[in-house]
Amino acid sequence: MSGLEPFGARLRRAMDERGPLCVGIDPHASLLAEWGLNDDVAGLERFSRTVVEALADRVAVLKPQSAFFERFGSRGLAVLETSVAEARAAGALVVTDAKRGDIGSTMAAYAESFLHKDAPLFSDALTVSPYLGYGSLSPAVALARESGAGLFVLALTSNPEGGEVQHAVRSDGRNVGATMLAHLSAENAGEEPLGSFGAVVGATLGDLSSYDLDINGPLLAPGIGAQGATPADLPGVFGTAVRNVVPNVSRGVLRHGPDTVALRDAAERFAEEIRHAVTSS
Ligand SMILES: O=C(O)c1cc(=O)[nH]c(=O)n1[C@@H]1O[C@H](COP(=O)(O)O)[C@@H](O)[C@H]1O
Repeated sequence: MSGLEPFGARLRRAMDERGPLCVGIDPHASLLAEWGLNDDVAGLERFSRTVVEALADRVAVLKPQSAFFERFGSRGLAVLETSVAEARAAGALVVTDAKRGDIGSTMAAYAESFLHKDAPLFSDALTVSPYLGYGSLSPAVALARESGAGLFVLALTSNPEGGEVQHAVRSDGRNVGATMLAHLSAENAGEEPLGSFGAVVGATLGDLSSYDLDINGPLLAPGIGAQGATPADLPGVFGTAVRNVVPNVSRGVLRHGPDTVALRDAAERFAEEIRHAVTSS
């Protein structure tokens, strides 16, 4: 299978050209209502299309959250499929946020669903959970390498409950989250300009200087906006690794819809604040 240029290289270029902001496509029922849309497939489709039309030609990354599409069954998945394809066609990289993770043989099927270049839901990258053991993700790593896609592996998540798993200390004295970062560092070794295997690290987590965030791969940082973190927090959380951070904002941008100009302005305000925070750090 001849693949695309590796995700890490494509992402680095997109971040350089467009800035690093990732906007989530999270069609919450409450947002559909705020936008004057029905909580049905037509509302979902209108919402998703509006975000793609407003932002896919200007932000580096769009991240549709699969749960909000799966909620509507097969017709919701069809909307996800169209949204992924249209966003990619308009120039955004698409990270499908499905947080998949299973035993290796089943993980191979999840990988086929999102990371095979001919799959209807092919995405530039996929969020995955390593909590069945990092090695269970091997089929996804292998297929991503083949097709030029990437992964974002949950390492230190933005939610307060994550610590009970991710901060647990192993027999070697290292905690679980740090272990995931070390696996990713090994995955990305020697890759230039950036590896394709990223970590999810919440922007809400405060000082992370006790972790080695220098994984030579992207750090997807959700938590800005609705969860309380701000762009100004990024340098304090990520230190020198801030140059590899892809900050995600979902509701913080989406609540400005359905007006296209208002959505663009909101994304631009976050992008500007991020630029300022990163360059002055
Ligand atoms: O993988 C993710 O994207 C993710 C990981 C994490 O630790 N925390 C987190 O909030 N997310 C996702 O990022 C988005 C955050 O949305 P807002 O809080 O509305 O900006 C949601 O789609 C979450 O599922």
